[in-house]
Amino acid sequence: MSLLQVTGLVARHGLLQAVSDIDLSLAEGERLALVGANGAGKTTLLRTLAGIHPAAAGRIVFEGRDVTALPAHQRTALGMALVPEGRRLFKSMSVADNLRVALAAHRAGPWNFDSVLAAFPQLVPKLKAQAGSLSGGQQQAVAIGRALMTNPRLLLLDEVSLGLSPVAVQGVYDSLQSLLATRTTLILVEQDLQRTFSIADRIACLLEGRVVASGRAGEMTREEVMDHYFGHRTTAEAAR
Ligand SMILES: Nc1ncnc2c1ncn2[C@@H]1O[C@H](COP(=O)(O)OP(=O)(O)OP(=O)(O)O)[C@@H](O)[C@H]1O
Repeated sequence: MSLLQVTGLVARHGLLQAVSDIDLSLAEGERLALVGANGAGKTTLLRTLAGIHPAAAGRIVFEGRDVTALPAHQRTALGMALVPEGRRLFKSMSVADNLRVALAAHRAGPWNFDSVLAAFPQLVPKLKAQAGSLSGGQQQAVAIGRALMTNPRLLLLDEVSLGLSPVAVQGVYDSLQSLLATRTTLILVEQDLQRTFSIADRIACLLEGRVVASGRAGEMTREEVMDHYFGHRTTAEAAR
């Protein structure tokens, strides 16, 4: 059975259909990357999966249970966690309190305050600091740590490198290694294609809210993905 099964998912911003008729299936332990230009609908799709944005049509089934109508906090309690674009920390609260907030949705599993700090040791000397005073890379580590504290079975990572220096991005991905080693099921949005290919098992290319191509990472070339990224190939061409 798939861990996540998405059928005919539609999400709108007012009159704009940002996510159109998306079908996705994800097995336990798989890592899917969503690739597409700005505005392709990646963030809206992740937010809809997490229950932060409403689905206008379609179904989201997680571990065999239809979660389409469930609010975000109930999806988190079931094991779906989003690391949102822009991190969305409680900036005036301490780092420790930002992490502890996630305990409200805590599920049994390997991640707790100590194991998160072991994965992100750069946060240890910052535990009492206000989250807003941290560097971008450190804030990203808090955002990922907060999601891990819920012991997710499905982690949705939205552009964790956005706005960070190359050194900070490397730091975040170094810290993510312990997560990647656990084979946590992932849906990842990442602009850096090299990184995407090195992490993902499967890639889905989004264009104007639709999946226009998808395949195993080892069977798609960067050129193919770039063509879909810019809409140079149609789905019919890709199938030939
Ligand atoms: N809050 C909003 N209100 C109105 N339109 C929105 C809103 N958020 C996104 N959109 C529109 O929905 C479409 C999809 O945007 P979305 O942010 O999901 O794409 P994206 O692929 O994640 O892009 P980016 O890489 O820029 O984050 C775009 O046309 C965008 O302008």
